[in-house]
Amino acid sequence: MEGRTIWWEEGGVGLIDQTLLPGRYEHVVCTTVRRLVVAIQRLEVRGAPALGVAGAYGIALACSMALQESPDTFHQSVQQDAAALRSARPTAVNLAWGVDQVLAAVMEEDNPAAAAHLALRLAEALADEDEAICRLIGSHGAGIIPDGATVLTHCNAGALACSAWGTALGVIRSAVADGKDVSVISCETRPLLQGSRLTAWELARDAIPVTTIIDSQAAYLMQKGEVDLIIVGADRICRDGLFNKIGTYMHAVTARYHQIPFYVAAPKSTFDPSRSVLDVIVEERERDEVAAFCGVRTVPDDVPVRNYAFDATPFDLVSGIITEEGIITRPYEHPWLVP
Ligand SMILES: CSC[C@@H](O)[C@@H](O)C(=O)COP(=O)(O)O
Repeated sequence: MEGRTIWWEEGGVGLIDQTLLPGRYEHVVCTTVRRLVVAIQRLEVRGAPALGVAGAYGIALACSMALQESPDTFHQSVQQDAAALRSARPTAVNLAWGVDQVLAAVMEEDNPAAAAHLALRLAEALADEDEAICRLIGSHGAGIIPDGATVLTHCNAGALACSAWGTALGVIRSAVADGKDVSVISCETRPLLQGSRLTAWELARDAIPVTTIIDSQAAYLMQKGEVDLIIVGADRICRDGLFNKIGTYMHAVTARYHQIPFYVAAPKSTFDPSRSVLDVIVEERERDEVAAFCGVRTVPDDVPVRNYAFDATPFDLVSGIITEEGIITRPYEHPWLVP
């Protein structure tokens, strides 16, 4: 996929509106922090590393807005915006990480104009670094994919979930760039369909063979021997397991039963060893994402709905975590996993 998922442009933070894909490819420019928070909550921009970049650019935007106000309230105003950005989505740790990377430097610079300049420079560097990290993840992971393999993935851990290239899809892209023949099964990823709308769109644009299935078909394809390997991304890697899009745990359990390798691809910024999976706030989203389909009611009004956006997979089910520094494997005692 050409270009970046999220960028800075005169007047605000530019992004591809991912809610419109694959039907429409449109850019949005968020000129206020409030609008950027809405974009994050609506999943116009989404995916853990892209949220990290959004958090960083969000602080640059907060600084540029605060500069128009009084210099006396600059730092206070940026801190308030930082709190709003940080809490826009609670589970992907990269969002708060991206905010904090830039905020810390802004708070140490007394001069508002210099702080705003610094914030933008740091956010741009973080976006560049994210792409470089994804390419490293890709080159470390490409070796695990055998030539001719069929790889199953869930949700979208591609270029659209990062600055560019992707984590799980970055590994697949790197294997293809190495000359391997790889085909992908993209689980549709109910209820917001990141797999069928985004992963399939990205891979088709790159001419990487991709087939979409409903999530509940994955186990049957594994039973039939049609899946060689699973690679997914992550939203937060705790000291005892990891969060990724709801449905990931189901694939990991099924993969273990069928003895299929199950890998996770993620950068260091997704690691949060300070927490156990039990301590993480798991985002619960609106009822209507599940209870309506294309405007048609699919659940009786008096029946409650649970709509967790993520689930936790214990390390016991994970064959390895592919990072920018190599692949972490059992017994998962790597320094990045120690509190
Ligand atoms: C490289 S992105 C990894 C994860 O962020 C991805 O798999 C995922 O779960 C995204 O969820 P989303 O709700 O679309 O932000």
